[in-house]
Amino acid sequence: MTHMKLSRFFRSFQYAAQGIYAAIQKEQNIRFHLLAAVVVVLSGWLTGLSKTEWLIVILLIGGMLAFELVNTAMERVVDLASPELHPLAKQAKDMAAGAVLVFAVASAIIGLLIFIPKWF
Ligand SMILES: Nc1ncnc2c1ncn2[C@@H]1O[C@H](COP(=O)(O)OP(=O)(O)OP(=O)(O)O)[C@@H](O)[C@H]1O
Repeated sequence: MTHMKLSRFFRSFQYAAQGIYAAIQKEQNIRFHLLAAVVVVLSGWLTGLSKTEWLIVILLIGGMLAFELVNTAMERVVDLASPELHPLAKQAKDMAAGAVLVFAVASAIIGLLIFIPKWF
């Protein structure tokens, strides 16, 4: 990789980090998901998970945080494109929120399926 390409790669990385930082600062939902992630990782550590179970848990935590970031980005774009109330703006925001909810429910079910047999 040439010097130019490498610095562009690191700049993109920096922009992504800025996006994550802004989301954490401004969105309570993201902070809640981060807290939930810490609780799940600590529980997994105390409970003792297999390698495969950790892979699933990490995938679900990463997917959840990524989904929440995409949802936040969608909200920003909708607010920018449609500051006034519009039925399509509502649909876009509500569908993105629905996507987060679907993944959260699936993650919670999978999490319970992994943890509950180990606790009882
Ligand atoms: N521009 C818009 N046009 C129509 N409906 C909207 C618009 N913006 C938000 N809504 C709807 O209003 C409800 C609340 O939206 P949301 O949770 O995004 O809060 P908000 O009004 O944008 O405030 P905040 O920025 O504090 O989250 C949702 O059903 C959402 O779809």
